Amino acid sequence: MRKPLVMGNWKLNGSIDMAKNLVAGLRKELSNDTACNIAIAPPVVYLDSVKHQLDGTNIILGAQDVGIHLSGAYTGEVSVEMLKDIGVTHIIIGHSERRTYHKESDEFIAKKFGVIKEAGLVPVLCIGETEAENEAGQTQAVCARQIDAVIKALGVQAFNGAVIAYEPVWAIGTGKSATPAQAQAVHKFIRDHIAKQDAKVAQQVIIQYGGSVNDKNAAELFTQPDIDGALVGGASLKADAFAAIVKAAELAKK
Ligand SMILES: O=C(CO)COP(=O)(O)O
Repeated sequence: MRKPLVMGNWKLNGSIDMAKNLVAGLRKELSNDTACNIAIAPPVVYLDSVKHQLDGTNIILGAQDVGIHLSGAYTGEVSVEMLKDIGVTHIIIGHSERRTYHKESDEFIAKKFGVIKEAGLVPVLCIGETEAENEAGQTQAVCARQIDAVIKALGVQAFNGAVIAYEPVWAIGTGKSATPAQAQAVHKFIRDHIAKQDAKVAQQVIIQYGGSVNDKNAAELFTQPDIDGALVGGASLKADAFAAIVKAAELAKK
């Protein structure tokens, strides 16, 4: 049985006060004994203080991105060892916002995957097609290409203990979530694609859905057999909505 992971990606939102209030809200809403894994990924400058605010909870600390270098003359970069140093365990990479605005390639993202694995942490690899690719019937080809870049660089075993987040770009921040059936079909495709190389790796890999997940549509998404939780943007900024999504994941997977 895979334990679902519900992860909040705060993106470029927040302040010291907002982080304090949000974490306090989560502490109130969530028990410490949840049947699913819970993570939050605040902006990098707040990670250290949020880590302390999470003391005594089972909420995992995540980061939204990482550099590929470990140290040296790379102004502005943050290394995986630094994130590990302050208690981060899960790191989102390949988010469509980074692929688009920062022109990150599949190969570059595979390098990030490699440094995260090397450090013993958990990569959360975002994949997914744009609206135009979806309309052109390229969803499977795009997802396969984004996964194959990692397999080519690191081998399929790299997905042991890793997380994939299927986030169709057209569903991100649009309020237009994929339907449970649409998402399930792609999740199954992703799992089968990995299974072609290694069935065991495919069985254990966590595949989250992301894209306009909220407290209303989460429960139905989570009833799908290959949807192992969610990567949540907007709704992760409200403690009650995020907690409701966590509870939906627990109920669905019991
Ligand atoms: O990009 C996302 C999470 O990484 C999804 O964002 P929304 O939940 O705001 O659509």
